[in-house]
Amino acid sequence: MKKIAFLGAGSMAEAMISGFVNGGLYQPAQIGVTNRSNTNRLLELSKTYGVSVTDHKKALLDSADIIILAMKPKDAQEALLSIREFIEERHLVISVLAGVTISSITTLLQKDAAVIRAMPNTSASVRMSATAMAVNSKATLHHIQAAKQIFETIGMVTLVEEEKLDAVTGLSGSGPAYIYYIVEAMEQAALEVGLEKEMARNLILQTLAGASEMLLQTNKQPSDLRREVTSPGGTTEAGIQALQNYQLQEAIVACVKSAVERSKELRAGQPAR
Ligand SMILES: NC(=O)C1=CN([C@@H]2O[C@H](COP(=O)(O)OP(=O)(O)OC[C@H]3O[C@@H](n4cnc5c(N)ncnc54)[C@H](O)[C@@H]3O)[C@@H](O)[C@H]2O)C=CC1
Ligand SMILES: O=C(O)[C@@H]1CCC=N1
Repeated sequence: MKKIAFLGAGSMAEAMISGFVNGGLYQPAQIGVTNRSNTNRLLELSKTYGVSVTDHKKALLDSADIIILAMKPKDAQEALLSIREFIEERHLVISVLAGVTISSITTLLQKDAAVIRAMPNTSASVRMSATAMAVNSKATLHHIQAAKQIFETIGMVTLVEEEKLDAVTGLSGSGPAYIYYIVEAMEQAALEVGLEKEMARNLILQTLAGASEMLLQTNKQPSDLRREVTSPGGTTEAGIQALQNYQLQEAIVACVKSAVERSKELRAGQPAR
């Protein structure tokens, strides 16, 4: 069984670790984690998931077959320079960094390494990530299958051309946050119309899960499903009208486009807007 080394121990690394360990395909002993300097965070991950943690990058990489880059894009340069002398022919490097291209990774590593650039999302934690990945010419069929297996453990995965990954990042990489934002708004609305918080939350979450299942199971278009809810002159029509007045669809298109642009900016190392 392959061993996986995480460089970076933040939200995305934890979501993947949680999905791997709880999915049962990887034993905690197969997973090693390091970060920049936060020892408490490493101990927390070790305690929660049983993974091995270290601040010794060479030892971590020596024992690993697959290296997952999971630091912020702005920290990629420092991180890659700190590991380049430990990268060997047998290593497969998987990056989940938004915006950072495969060629910039191999350039910084100064190695013709097998690199797979992936964009998962934090639903990896419950093994429901939507992941897209792109590969370089050094990645063999064996590497691609290994990466596919990794991401299938934590959800679904699709192979794309690398140039599509900024779009994927803006859509499904950041996507969970958009949905959470809508849930926050629905919770606020529930309070304002006099519903008790806990009960409202249960109603909202079941509504969300039910709508998602309807989309998956019926194969109908979202617009058709929406029409089925919308009785002429009824409550839904009144609600949707308010959303149209606030131009929600346009707002969501702008939201995704803005995230896609930011992904491109991250590549150029531009600071936060
Ligand atoms: N959070 C998300 O929903 C998603 C994040 N990503 C990508 O995952 C990456 C990590 O994001 P988060 O986990 O949210 O960030 P985070 O800020 O929670 O974690 C970053 C981690 O990288 C570590 N780090 C920094 N410099 C390092 C170095 N030189 N060597 C080793 N570790 C180092 C930090 O100590 C920290 O543990 C980003 O590149 C992001 O674009 C991708 C998909 C979704
Ligand atoms: O916000 C970000 O930059 C990362 C990439 C996709 C989701 N979170």
